Amino acid sequence: MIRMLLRVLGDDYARAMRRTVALMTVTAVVEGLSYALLVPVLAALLGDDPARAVPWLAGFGGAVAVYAVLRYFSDLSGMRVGTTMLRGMYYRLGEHLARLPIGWYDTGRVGEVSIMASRGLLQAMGVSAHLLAPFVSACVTPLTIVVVMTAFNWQLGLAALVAAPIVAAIQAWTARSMAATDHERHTRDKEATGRVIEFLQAQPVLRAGGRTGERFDLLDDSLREVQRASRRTVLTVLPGAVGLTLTVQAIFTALLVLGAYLVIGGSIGAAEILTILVLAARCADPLLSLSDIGGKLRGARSELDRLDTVLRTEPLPEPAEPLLPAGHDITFESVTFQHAGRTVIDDVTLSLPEGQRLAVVGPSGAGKSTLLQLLARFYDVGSGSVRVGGADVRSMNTEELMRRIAIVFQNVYLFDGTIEENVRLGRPDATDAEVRAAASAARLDEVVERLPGGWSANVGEGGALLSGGERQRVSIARALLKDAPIVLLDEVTSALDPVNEAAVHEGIERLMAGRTVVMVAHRLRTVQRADHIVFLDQGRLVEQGTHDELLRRGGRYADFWSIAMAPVASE
Ligand SMILES: Nc1ncnc2c1ncn2[C@@H]1O[C@H](COP(=O)(O)OP(=O)(O)OP(=O)(O)O)[C@@H](O)[C@H]1O
Repeated sequence: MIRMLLRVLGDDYARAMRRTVALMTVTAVVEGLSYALLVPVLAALLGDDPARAVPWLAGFGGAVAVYAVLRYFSDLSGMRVGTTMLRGMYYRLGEHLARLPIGWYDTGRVGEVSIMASRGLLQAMGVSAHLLAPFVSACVTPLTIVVVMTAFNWQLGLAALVAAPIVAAIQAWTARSMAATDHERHTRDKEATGRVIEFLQAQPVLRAGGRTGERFDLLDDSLREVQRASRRTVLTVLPGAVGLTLTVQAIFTALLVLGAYLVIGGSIGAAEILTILVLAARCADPLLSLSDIGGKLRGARSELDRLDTVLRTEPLPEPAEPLLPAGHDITFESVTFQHAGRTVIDDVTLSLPEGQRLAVVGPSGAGKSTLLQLLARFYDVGSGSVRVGGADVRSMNTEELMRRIAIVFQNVYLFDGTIEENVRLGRPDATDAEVRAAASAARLDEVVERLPGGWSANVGEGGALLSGGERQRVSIARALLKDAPIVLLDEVTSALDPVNEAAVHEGIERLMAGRTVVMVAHRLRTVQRADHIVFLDQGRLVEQGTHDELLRRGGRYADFWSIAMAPVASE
């Protein structure tokens, strides 16, 4: 458990953690020894000369005082290490999540990461703050007492020692049976969290469907499953907890019987046996608390396991000796890529000279967005290569690649801050004047004028206080500010009203000027003016050329064009 904790934490915290465990162990030994001093105290009190108990009593008082001081510092150290580790882990997890390939963020991850970042981390890091000290004490204090007990009477000491393997076996057995149910409980938890998020996000759809008062069946089912899984976990732990109580009581009874036998046999005095039994009773409490602490530790361990799995997930490999691209021309060479075992890009070869515009068209699901994502290295290709300026994107430093690419997606995510802060994400070190210039080039100033707080108005979570077109303008301003030589546009002007479309179009034109552009587009005007057009169908590149060439060919693109023109003609 400690080893796993240290691995998850990394080397930075290992020393502090080891020091804390050492301090806790010393504290537990002193606690055991202070109890052991009760033996001579009681022996003297029950013997012929009770006054002989005074120095032992003083020793006992001193030991308790030392224990109290040590306990204070070990608890403090546990708390400190716990809170420092929690902060460190948030950073470590955040940095790692930011480096994981976009492909890792499939369905179910939202729920998993939400649980991990909130409850999981708290539970895992709470080990050192709240669980480690009681756990070390519950194991080390009884062992110290038993060693002292053995020094007084080896038969009774050995009898007490029998408890150790039995208690350990019960703990191990409970841990094993709990691991399976805990995995199921976690899966259900993750699903339920995902459903809660889905329920919140789906409010407009649910209301549009007239389901205002009704319950959301999928969420209800999910919560019922969580309840069932939790009940199963409790039932699994119960035999272990009862078993532990029975074992501790049985051992205590056995000691009592053995003690009585030894007294009757005359090999030990009644006063001694009484004091030893008092000590044995002192062992019982920490041992019994093991079942409770053990349960919590197992829960924390499961969280650590999950954290460890995420932290061990490899980001896309970075090259040992990164290459720099010579220019910004783009080449796809026999690129094949699969999503969940299904080929979505199939042997695509194309090239785009620097400064030109490529339009990718094709039916829904043809793989257009995936092509853009492979260029930005959101995923690595299955086979073939994607090159920028002659350098394979896999042989480039990811930061270097991303510095050269600005992306505008159809769905724009804005952070809950001001418009200015959201635009600045494009280039955090830009001056205020540069941010304002990018914003007005994207015709964002019109939006800002309308907002009550102007530039300092908050856009709400996800940009909820702006319309789709207004959000799009922020995203274009970000890309303009970034001023990258390659621009990727993914269906940017779909689903915009005419006013917003005109504004966005103007921004896009500014963004594309003088840059290498790859765009997924449905709008005819944009496609028509591209230098090169590729038509994708089921991941295969079925046609390519200029607009005029493809129309003359009378193939798939010509069909697409005539269908796209139809509504315009009928207006
Ligand atoms: N994360 C994913 N996991 C599994 N399959 C995926 C994933 N993302 C996309 N796909 C599948 O890959 C195929 C290509 O998707 P892509 O989004 O590239 O198509 P597209 O041509 O851009 O479609 P559209 O025009 O509808 O946006 C689709 O069949 C889609 O279902």
